[in-house]
Amino acid sequence: MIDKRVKNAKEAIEGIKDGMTLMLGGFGLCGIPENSINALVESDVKDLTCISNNAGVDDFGLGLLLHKRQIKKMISSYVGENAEFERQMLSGELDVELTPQGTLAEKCRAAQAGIPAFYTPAGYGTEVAEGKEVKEFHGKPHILEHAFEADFSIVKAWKGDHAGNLIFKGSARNFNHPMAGAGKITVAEVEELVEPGELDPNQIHIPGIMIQRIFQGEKFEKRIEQRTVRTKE
Ligand SMILES: CC(=O)CC(=O)O
Repeated sequence: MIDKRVKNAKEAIEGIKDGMTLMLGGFGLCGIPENSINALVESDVKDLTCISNNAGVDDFGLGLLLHKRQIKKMISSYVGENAEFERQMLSGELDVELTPQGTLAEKCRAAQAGIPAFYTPAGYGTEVAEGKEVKEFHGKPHILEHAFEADFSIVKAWKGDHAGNLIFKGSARNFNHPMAGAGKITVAEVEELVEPGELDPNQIHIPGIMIQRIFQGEKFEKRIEQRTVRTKE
């Protein structure tokens, strides 16, 4: 049996270098690979392009990498709960590619499935469509979107085994599912790492073949999203 275990988050992110493109699972703060993100913060790697539904909040998740200016570009569908993100974007320090949420998910899933591109009506007639090929299907214009190309995918699961088989829990399945296997190397951080054979095969969401490295996270914070409600003064 192949053993994909690595000791910890530091070992799991080995090989991530300046300028690389990373996919990071999670939806808002739900199911983010927080131990791996903390290891990236400690590694000082910089000029990253991060593909993630969200950009964390100021003191948690990708917000920590933004704070240390380690991210050059964010490709996301949901941002705006992070004051430092807003500041960097408005000052031009951070490049941001806002992507419709379904398109973001499908660009991950296409990469996972080895599909190079697909057509979608989402974004037609907006700046999302600028420079993209348009084709009509059933009388409706669609734009051509390309699968993501990422160096690493980093996902978080509830349980995993030494072979990399994963089970997600509840809504923490979110973007973690389509990102698993979508990057050249996929790292899985899990809440509980078990022996092969312990997981019920009928419950496995991602087969081990999609995963190259797996480890049990040391600490998972229970957080409720910190929404910033802005009022006009
Ligand atoms: C985290 C999110 O992405 C939330 C939303 O889409 O409303």
